[in-house]
Amino acid sequence: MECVAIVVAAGRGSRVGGPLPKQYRLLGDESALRRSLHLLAAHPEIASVQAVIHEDDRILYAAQAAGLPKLRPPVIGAADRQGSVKAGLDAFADAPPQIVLVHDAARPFASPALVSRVIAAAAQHGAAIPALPVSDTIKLVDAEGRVAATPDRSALRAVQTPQGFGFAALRAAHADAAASGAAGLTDDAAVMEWAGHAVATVAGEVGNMKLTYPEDFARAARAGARDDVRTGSGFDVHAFGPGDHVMLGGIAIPFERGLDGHSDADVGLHALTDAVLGALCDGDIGAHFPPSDPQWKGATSDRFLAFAAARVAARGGKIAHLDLTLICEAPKIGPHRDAIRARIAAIAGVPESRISVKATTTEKLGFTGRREGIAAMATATIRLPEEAE
Ligand SMILES: Nc1ccn([C@@H]2O[C@H](COP(=O)(O)OP(=O)(O)OP(=O)(O)O)[C@@H](O)[C@H]2O)c(=O)n1
Ligand SMILES: C[C@](O)(CO)[C@H](O)COP(=O)(O)O
Repeated sequence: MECVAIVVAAGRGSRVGGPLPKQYRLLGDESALRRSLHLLAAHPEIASVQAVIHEDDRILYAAQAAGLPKLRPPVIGAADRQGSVKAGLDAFADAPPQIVLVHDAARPFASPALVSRVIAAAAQHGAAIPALPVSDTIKLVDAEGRVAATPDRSALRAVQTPQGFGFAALRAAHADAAASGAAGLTDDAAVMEWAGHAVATVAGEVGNMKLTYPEDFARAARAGARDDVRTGSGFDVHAFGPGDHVMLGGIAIPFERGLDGHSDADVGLHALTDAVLGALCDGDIGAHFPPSDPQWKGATSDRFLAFAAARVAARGGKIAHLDLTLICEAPKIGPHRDAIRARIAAIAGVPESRISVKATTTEKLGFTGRREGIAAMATATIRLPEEAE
C-alpha cells in the first residue's frame, strides 16, 4: 500500500510576524520546515513527500530541502490552507497513491511513532487524525464575547497533524468543497466530514505543538532543550594483508598493503557505526551484520554507517557530531583528511562541519607501531526527541 505525504508550507505566518515566514525560522540549528520534511522523508513507510510552498519562497525552500531524500519538486500553494492542500493533492493526479498524510510545516515536533499510528489507522478506517483531550473548559461565545454555552468537555478533542486519508476520497472531497465554495474548513478532517466521511482518531502528542504565535518559539526552544542528548563510542582493529590500498572512512587510499576483513575492512567506518549504535543502545555492528552471514562478504562499509544513521532518523533523532581517530604509523592520513570528512558527511547525512577526523601513531609501540594493522576509535553524539524514552 503506497503512502505519500504532503507538507503544507505556503502560509505567511502573520500571527508570528517577523521578516521570515515562521516555517523558515531556525529552531536551534534547523527550521521548522526542514524538521517536518525530515520527519516524513526519513519515515520508512512513506514513499515520497510533496511540499507546498509560497511562490516567493522558492529560494528559501531550496536551502531547507537540500540533501533530504524522497522530496518531489515543490508546488505552489493558495491563499488559504485548504487551497494549498488541494494543490498538493493535485500534484499526485498522474500516479495516485493509496494513502496520503497531510502535515503542517508549522508542527515540527511530531514523532515517527505518531506518523506510523496515523498511517495504520488511515489504512484501517479511511481517515484518521491525532487528537488530545482538552484540559481547559471550552466556551462558545457570541459576537460580543458573552458566553453562550459550555460544551461537554469530555467529548472535546484538540486535533493535530499529520492527518491520514485514503488518497482518492480526500482528493474528491477537496475538489467538491472547492467547486461548492465551501470555505473555512481549517483541517482536512473537516473537508472529509463536509463530504460525509467518518473520521477516526488516534492518540496525539502533547509535544506536537503548532507554531502559531511568537511565544510558541520560546516554548519550542524550551522543548528543544529537553532533547535526549546521548554519546556512544566505537573501537575497531583490522590487520594488514595483501593488497594495494586500504579503505579508510569510505575512501580508498593507495598503500603497499590492504586490510584483512570479511567486509571491505574499513576500520574507520566500523568504529563510527558502533559509536552511533552505542548512542542508540542498539547493539553493535556484528549484531546487525554478522560476519558469519555470507551476504556481508566484501560489502562496502558505507552501508553499515548509513544503516546506523537511518536508525537514528527512524527514532526522530539527529546525529549532532561524529569524531573519528585513526591509529597507524602509515599510511599518512593528513593528505586524505578532508576527503574522508566529506565522505563520512555524505554517508551519515550530517553537515561536514560536524565531522572530525584525527590521526595518531603509537610511537612505534604495540601492533599499530609494528605496522601490523590499523585501529580506529570513534565517538558519536546524537539528539533524540524526549518521546523516544
Ligand atoms: N495559504 C496557506 C496557509 C497556511 N498554510 C500552511 O498550513 C499550516 C498551518 O497554518 P498556519 O499555522 O495558520 O500558518 P500561517 O497561515 O502561515 O499562519 P498565519 O495564519 O498566522 O498567517 C502551516 O504550515 C502553513 O504554512 C499553507 O500551506 N497555505
Ligand atoms: C490543521 C490544524 O493544524 C489542526 O489543528 C489546524 O486546524 C490549522 O489551523 P491554522 O489556522 O491553519 O493554523
